[in-house]
Amino acid sequence: MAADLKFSSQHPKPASLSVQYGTAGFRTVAAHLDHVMYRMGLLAVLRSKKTKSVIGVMVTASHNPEEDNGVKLVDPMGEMLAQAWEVYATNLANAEEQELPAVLADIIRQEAIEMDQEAHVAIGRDTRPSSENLSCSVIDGVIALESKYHDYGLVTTPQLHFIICCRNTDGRYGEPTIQGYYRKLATAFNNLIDQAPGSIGGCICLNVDGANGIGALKLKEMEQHLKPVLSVKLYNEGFSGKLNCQCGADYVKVQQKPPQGIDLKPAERCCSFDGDADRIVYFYKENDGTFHLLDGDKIATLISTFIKELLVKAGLDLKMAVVQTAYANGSSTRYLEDIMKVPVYCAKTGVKHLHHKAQEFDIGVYFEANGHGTVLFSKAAEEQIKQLLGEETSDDKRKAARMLESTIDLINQTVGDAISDMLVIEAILYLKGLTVQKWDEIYTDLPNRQFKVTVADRRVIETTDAERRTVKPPGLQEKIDELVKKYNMSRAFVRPSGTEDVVRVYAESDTQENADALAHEVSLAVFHLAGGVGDEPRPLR
Ligand SMILES: CC(=O)N[C@H]1[C@@H](OP(=O)(O)O)O[C@H](CO)[C@@H](O)[C@@H]1O
Ligand SMILES: [Mg+2]
Repeated sequence: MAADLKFSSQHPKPASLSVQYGTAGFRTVAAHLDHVMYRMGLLAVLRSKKTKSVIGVMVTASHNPEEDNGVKLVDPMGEMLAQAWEVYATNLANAEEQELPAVLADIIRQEAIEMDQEAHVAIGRDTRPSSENLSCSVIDGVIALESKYHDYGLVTTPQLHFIICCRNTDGRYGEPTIQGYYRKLATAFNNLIDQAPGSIGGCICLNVDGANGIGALKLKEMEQHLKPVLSVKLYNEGFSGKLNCQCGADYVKVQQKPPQGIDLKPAERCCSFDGDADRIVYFYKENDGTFHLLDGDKIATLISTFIKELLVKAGLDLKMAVVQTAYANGSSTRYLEDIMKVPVYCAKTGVKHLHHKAQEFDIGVYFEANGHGTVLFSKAAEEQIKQLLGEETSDDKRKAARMLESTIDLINQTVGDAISDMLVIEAILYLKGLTVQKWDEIYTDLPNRQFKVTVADRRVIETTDAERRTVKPPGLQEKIDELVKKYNMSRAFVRPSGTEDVVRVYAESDTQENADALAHEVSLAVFHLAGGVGDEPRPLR
């Protein structure tokens, strides 16, 4: 097939460059990605023919530095690309140019793709300077296989996921446009706010750190659709600052400090988006300047508490669960299980793992500690809620069902979405009359620390039990167990990163000093037992 692939020679692969479709697609310096983009255009066409659906291609490197870029494919219901296809993506990206037709033919044969089937590809991009050209390369790939495409231009990652889902469900999920996204979410938000008790009034003031990226742009567009009760002050809008530089959700979470460019006053509520607006974290500072972070775990707790209360009020017996990763703070897990009596599951790091687990429940709330997450409602759950609205029932039950209905509409169920999550959180705080401090007090985080250790080959570490224990190299888990025993209320684990060439170390304990010391001791164990390179890890203090 296609012995002379159109445009292929215009998108040459740099010699000896090898890339891998990782946790979040391909991600590396933008200058190395042109051929990958073209080839992902080709792959999106094949995936579209195979699934007989519109497939998305998003050009972004999320929270990475501005110089990087990346690409991820979006499957028919707005989910991440099926894992079985990741290997095709990697093979295509790494093929030498003359091998390309054969690699394509191989995928077509293995997947029994009917090449006369029509294909549609939807393309979106973030605000990086390199994104426009790279998205043109994706388009070249789509055209090379004579397929249709729609370029949605500048969009947040979750907006593209939303559009894909709308297009493949004939508009049942919403109108497949950016305006359709604004209208659906804004209507739901405004309806929820209208349910507030009469005693609640006033204005919601929120400072938003846009990470100098696409989220700032899109939130501004959306504002006119929202009730004026929400007053947003945007910082790091991208006019002068660099994308993700000293700002954004990842910076705030990892550094545990406020972003630059925001004038943080005590007790004021703030949130940070990441570079493609699929993650969000909240924060504030006390009068004495102490910084408080409300991460994905706090968000999951707030949202699941709210939904659970509504289910009780509506008299609905639906099975709700929360899905976290090993990075979830131990206090959050304890609070959810012991106080809220909500079952909690631990999935491997990476949204696709959490998403799949969450699909097993009537209502599955999933969040990574770093602020990426959403809520999934099963068809049965949505139907039961709708049915209740059609029945003769008490006013209280009807009101709860109506609020659940609006909550479902406000949540972007396809993927974590900073704008949607922000509106859900703001509506809940408003309806419950909660300040950010009160929300923060629901439970107290255990002090924790994350370190990175560089080793010669991070694949020597193999894990089990949702990455909470290592099975290789020999002796490492025994050493970690021994170290953990030395500290009160402590926990530690290590795993090879899926996006960086490092081993990540996580530790939590009763005090910050102990968390830091434990993380350091575990880092040393990794360094000595898993082939550390460079200098030995040094203690923080
Ligand atoms: C500890 C941590 O935050 N890990 C992140 C990071 O994965 P690693 O495999 O840990 O590099 O990037 C992933 C993609 O963005 C995200 O899903 C995940 O939560
Ligand atoms: Mg992101």
